[in-house]
Amino acid sequence: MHCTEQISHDEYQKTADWLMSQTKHRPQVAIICGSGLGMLADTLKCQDSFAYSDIPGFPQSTVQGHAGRLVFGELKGKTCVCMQGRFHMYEGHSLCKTTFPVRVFKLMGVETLIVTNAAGSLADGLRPGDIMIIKDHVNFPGLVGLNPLCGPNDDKFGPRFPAMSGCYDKALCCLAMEIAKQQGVTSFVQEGVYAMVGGPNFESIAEARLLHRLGVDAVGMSTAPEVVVATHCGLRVFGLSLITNKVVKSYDDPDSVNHDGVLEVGRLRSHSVQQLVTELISRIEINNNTNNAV
Ligand SMILES: O=P(O)(O)O[C@H]1O[C@H](CO)[C@@H](O)[C@H]1O
Ligand code: HPA
Repeated sequence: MHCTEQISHDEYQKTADWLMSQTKHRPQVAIICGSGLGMLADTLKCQDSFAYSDIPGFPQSTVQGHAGRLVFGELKGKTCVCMQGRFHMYEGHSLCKTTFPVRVFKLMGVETLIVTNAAGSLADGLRPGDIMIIKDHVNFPGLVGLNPLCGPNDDKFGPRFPAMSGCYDKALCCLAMEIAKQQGVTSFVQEGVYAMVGGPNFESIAEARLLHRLGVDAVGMSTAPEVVVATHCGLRVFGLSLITNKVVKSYDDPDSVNHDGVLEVGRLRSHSVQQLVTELISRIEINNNTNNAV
């Protein structure tokens, strides 16, 4: 399923054209909200909002905590588009469907993508409620060929063999750390490596131990495909994980993770995540690249 579905350039363009006919906003920054982080859209002014079910070509959100709405608006002098709800491979979407909006955003003229997610921590120094700025990822599905770029390459978006060595923009990571310092929140903001697993089950203890030994700091079931597609088409990417739970690594630990707990931590930390992202957006430099025809 994952490698066979192909979406033509025209289909991405059709969705981009439809959205541009429905809103006057021309977004420079796109934000993908992770589980329980949909409130990131609340800060946008002069909103135009669309249910995914009304947008031609858009998949539907099926996961609790992902509202399924695309919100356009202004934030601190920047025009933004915010996905209140992302698509996951485990929902049954093909990988090109899970990443469909990213290419649509590129065609609309977006230059920077901010990805957020809820994740479980493997690193001992990362606690629930911490914010991890993603410095790199391990795309486990991608390593075994479950990659949204599989299939014929669309040269209009990017090259056949894109590099991923700089996929999380270093300057934006530094800027976020600087903002965390200025906001006095460095006690719960740090950098780390995110790993994507397929889900939908949470990790077994043996899997958690394996990920830990491999040097993974936090684990989730999303983000990497979006970042791969964004990097392929030349978007600048910033990512953050909200640590919502510790991944159980000991057979003696009676703790057990569940999705309601994940969403609850999102609610508790929403203000801090919002403040960090808002300030980052206000300080992002935009090239005003009007070439949105790719
Ligand atoms: O990655 P996001 O969408 O934030 O969601 C995370 O939270 C859900 C599990 O609670 C999974 O979907 C996992 O990937
Ligand atoms: O512990 C986790 N594992 C995988 N995905 C997750 N999303 C939130 N927490 C987790």
